Amino acid sequence: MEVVVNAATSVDGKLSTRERRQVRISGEGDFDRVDRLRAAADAVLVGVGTVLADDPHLGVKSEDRRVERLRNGRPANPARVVADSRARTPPDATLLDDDADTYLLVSAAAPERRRDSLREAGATIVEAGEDRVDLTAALDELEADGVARLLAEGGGELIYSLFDAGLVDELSVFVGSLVIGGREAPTLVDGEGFVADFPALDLVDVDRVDDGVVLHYRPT
Ligand SMILES: NC(=O)c1ccc[n+]([C@@H]2O[C@H](COP(=O)([O-])OP(=O)(O)OC[C@H]3O[C@@H](n4cnc5c(N)ncnc54)[C@H](OP(=O)(O)O)[C@@H]3O)[C@@H](O)[C@H]2O)c1
Ligand SMILES: Nc1nc(=O)c(N)c(NC[C@H](O)[C@H](O)[C@H](O)COP(=O)(O)O)[nH]1
Repeated sequence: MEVVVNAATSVDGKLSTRERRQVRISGEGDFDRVDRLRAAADAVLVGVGTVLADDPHLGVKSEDRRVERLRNGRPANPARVVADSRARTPPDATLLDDDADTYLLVSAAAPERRRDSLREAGATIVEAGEDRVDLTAALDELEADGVARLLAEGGGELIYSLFDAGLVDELSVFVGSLVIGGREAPTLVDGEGFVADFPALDLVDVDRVDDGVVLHYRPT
């Protein structure tokens, strides 16, 4: 499986505010680039923190791109995937609508009754890990289900775990020309953080988009 991570940060590396309120960092050009990434993916992954903060849809916005996917025998929209150890995703979350399949990656700690209500809401439950989702095992199950290209759109806790598990094949970051600040504000890579053996990246390309730049990396 090819795992592509994409996110947008402020100049100071923040994903959103200290209140975790969604900030529109990308402009039209960059959101269109993200839409292309979604259209090229079999599934789009976020952490439950992003679902609770943003209630995202994660579908392909461009009708032309959806038609193109259908013409190629693919579903109009990529599947949505949430890393959600305890099944905290609300059953009325937008990404549980009928526009695409939705997988919930849970751990053994996820209560049965929550799993049931999310299954009723249309989710496919994938269990991997005891207390927290084991991303390597969960992604293996998704791959067995036909997911060859996965786009991960954050947030910082999830992106840290993807790097920590050595699962990242590509990283693209839109850096917008604004400052968010705040020691509590989420950043591109949060989690425990690395104190040594820092994941090294090759800067393969830089593009000016909207009022910012897109940095394209591949792990060395
Ligand atoms: N600017 C952007 O591009 C962008 C993109 C995405 C999000 N955001 C912003 O970022 C914020 C959300 O980021 P976040 O870091 O708080 O949340 P997140 O990374 O979206 O979700 C983190 C949660 O995922 C669950 N999870 C399950 N398995 C995991 C694993 N193996 N590793 C890590 N997490 C796992 C954990 O909750 P459980 O243990 O309960 O499962 C964890 O608390 C929001 O403010 C959102 O607006 C911005
Ligand atoms: N590329 C990007 N630029 C931003 O300025 C921003 N705030 C996000 N945030 C990512 C987060 O995952 C959002 O929740 C989804 O971008 C919402 O996706 P929908 O439009 O609901 O499909 N992503």
